[in-house]
Amino acid sequence: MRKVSVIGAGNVGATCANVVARKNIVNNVVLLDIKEGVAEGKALDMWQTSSVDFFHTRVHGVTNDYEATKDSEVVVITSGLPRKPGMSRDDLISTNAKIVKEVTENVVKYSPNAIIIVVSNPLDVMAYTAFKTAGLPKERVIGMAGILDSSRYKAFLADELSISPNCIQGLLLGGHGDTMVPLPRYTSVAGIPVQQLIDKDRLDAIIERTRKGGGELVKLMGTSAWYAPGAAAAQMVEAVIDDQQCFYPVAAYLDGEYGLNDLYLGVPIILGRQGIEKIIQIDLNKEERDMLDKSAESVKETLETLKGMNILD
Ligand SMILES: NC(=O)C1=CN([C@@H]2O[C@H](COP(=O)(O)OP(=O)(O)OC[C@H]3O[C@@H](n4cnc5c(N)ncnc54)[C@H](O)[C@@H]3O)[C@@H](O)[C@H]2O)C=CC1
Ligand SMILES: O=C([O-])CC(=O)C(=O)O
Repeated sequence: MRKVSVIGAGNVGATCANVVARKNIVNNVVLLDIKEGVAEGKALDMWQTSSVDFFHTRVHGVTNDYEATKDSEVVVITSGLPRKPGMSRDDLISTNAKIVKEVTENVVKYSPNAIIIVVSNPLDVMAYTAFKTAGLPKERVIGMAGILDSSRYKAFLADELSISPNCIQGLLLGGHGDTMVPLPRYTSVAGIPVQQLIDKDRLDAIIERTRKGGGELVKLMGTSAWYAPGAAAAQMVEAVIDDQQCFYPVAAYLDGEYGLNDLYLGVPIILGRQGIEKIIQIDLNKEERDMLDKSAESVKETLETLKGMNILD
């Protein structure tokens, strides 16, 4: 019986569970939350769409019962506060670090062989929190951000060119924050470099909008996004369950790659059954390298805040 669990049955967690169930790739999806009844209710509601949407993955909801998550192949952690207008992702650190630590301890207790996908913010530092807490190999604790950020990038490029986002290949590096590094040199439409199709000024504006893409939605909705984040996390689940061996941008623990150590940062990787099968190191010019270093500095600052909280052993 193949099982995926999603911890946190809020906007992102419920969306992720729903998308995973509809992909029909596992027997069971378990949705867990601390709020009594919420996960049970959402899971039941989802299961009641199975005959409409033609899937058979059984969706179960539980309140804080980690036994139900036992032997999950993949666990997605979405528990924690989302930001409100006026807040940065980093403002969530003190509340979410404690939640992610406690949740990770419970997850590994029941699913010591799982691949863990972290979604909670501030993403790069919450992935680090889960990694240090879980005690699993670095390949098995992965942060979700790059797929979401590049899907926003592609959506904006698609609007600019009046084409489908599906014709676009685009890559981003760096932390999941306003210093993220979209890479026009590694962006193309059916193989045509994007710089041949969009003027520099327009491309710069799209890159800036991508960097602030999460904040744009927080301003509109009063809380953060969930459809694209939930779908992006579900895509990572599918890549692991199906052993896809495909390229994705994710937040990975860096141990010398890109000349950086002991932090999570967005890089391209090959994703498969073992989690991160390989980190891909691409060539960067000076401007791109400077932007990556600036982004790494920003993540390191937040990491220092985390370390100062003394919640990691
Ligand atoms: N990495 C990314 O790209 C993205 C990250 N996020 C982050 O994901 C997180 C969740 O966002 P939303 O789903 O919108 O928030 P939400 O408030 O809708 O849901 C969070 C859920 O976590 C639950 N929770 C809190 N503590 C828990 C615990 N100890 N155990 C189990 N469940 C617990 C809450 O009861 C709530 O149902 C936030 O930190 C948000 O910033 C959101 C979008 C994108
Ligand atoms: O903006 C937020 O707080 C949530 C998030 O990470 C995103 O949507 O990119």
